[in-house]
Amino acid sequence: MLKVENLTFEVNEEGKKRCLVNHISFDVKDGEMLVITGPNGGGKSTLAKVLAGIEKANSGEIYLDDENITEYDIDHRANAGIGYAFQQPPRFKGMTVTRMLSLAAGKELTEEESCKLLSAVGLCSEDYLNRQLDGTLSGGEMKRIEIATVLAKSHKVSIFDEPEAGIDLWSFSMLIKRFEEIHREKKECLILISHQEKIINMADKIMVIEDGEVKKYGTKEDVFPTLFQQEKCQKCMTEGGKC
Ligand SMILES: Nc1ncnc2c1ncn2[C@@H]1O[C@H](COP(=O)(O)OP(=O)(O)OP(=O)(O)O)[C@@H](O)[C@H]1O
Repeated sequence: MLKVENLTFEVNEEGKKRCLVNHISFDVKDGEMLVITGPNGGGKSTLAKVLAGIEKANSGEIYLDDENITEYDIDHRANAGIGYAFQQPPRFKGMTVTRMLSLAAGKELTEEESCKLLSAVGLCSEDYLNRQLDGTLSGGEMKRIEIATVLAKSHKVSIFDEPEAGIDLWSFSMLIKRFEEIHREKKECLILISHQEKIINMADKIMVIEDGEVKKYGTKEDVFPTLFQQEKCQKCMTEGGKC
């Protein structure tokens, strides 16, 4: 189980403090899927980076099972069981796809194992095994390889930042199937950051983040129906008009 208490992350903008993650608390129980959504620039990716150890929280605590991992760096958190797929995956010139998958898996993968991982994200493995993770790969290809690296190993918590971004419909449906399988197995916690209704609808719990704060957080049954309701303006509420 992942438990987050009062997590805060601030940046300094021209001498002024700006709180990108503002006292956020939540938990994800074993086998649960939490989907984080909300408007662009709300702080979702920043929260994910703080959870993965890429950014360091100013205050708050993060517990993985009973272990306090707040002070752990990115490697230590990965070893503790946190997997993270970037919204915009970094490129590594000179590193082949096969090598990266083996590094992510923490063991030398056979060709068959690598092929299986690439197929799960809709890539024809033969064409990709020896490709370099450089600028010759398209954004969608990079994104799917990045997702495959997180799927290469079982984690206590896997965080995927907008897994749908830039990938084609066919690959998207393969990916949804893989997330459904992981969710059904109930072995790991999944945190998906997404704007996609299909992904949001898979959640056990939904959290909406806006301006660095949690605006809504609860079960899918409670939160999902509220997501697509237009907020009424004050005049409509008091005078019964329509915007
Ligand atoms: N290191 C940083 N320094 C200053 N501002 C930052 C930094 N990282 C992110 N921001 C700003 O913080 C806000 C939140 O960014 P973030 O990427 O977390 O949003 P998001 O909710 O993931 O958005 P999107 O849905 O567009 O991916 C944005 O206004 C962004 O410009």
